[in-house]
Amino acid sequence: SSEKSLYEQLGGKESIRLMMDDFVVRLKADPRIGDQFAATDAERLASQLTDQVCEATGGPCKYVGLDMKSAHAGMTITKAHFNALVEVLQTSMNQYKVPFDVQLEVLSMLAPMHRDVITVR
Ligand code: HEM
Repeated sequence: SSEKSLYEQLGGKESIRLMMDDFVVRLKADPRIGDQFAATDAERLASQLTDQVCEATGGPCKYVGLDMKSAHAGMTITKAHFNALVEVLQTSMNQYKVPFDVQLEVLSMLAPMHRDVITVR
């Protein structure tokens, strides 16, 4: 395994931000979940996601947004929606040439959040 933090393997904050910008554009355009992001301020969500990923991967950031349960409460989010979002994230990570092993580490970090994000079971 690498000595580098996951944050460093993602290329640092600027790289994460570029990827999150791409991710939010793709989320809005996705036929499965795009409607749920229709009213979302893309710039703000990308910024929140960047801080969240940066902090969670060991970077020098502090995510100050809502916890995942509060952020998604009141939305209709199914397992299929969650899986669709993960697929879109994989597309963005491929676009930015994130190595597959690093992608798997990011995904395994996000996977447990399904408990707080999925509202319809
Ligand atoms: C691991 C999966 C997910 C993570 C890490 C995540 C993360 C986040 C974060 C950080 C925010 C911003 C909270 C804030 O502004 O304080 C947010 C908001 C939101 N999320 Fe998620 N999310 C996930 C899954 C989903 C899914 C599956 C959907 C629906 C398909 C979804 C829909 C939304 C929407 C609509 C917002 C509100 C954006 C706005 O302010 O307009 N999220 N999410």
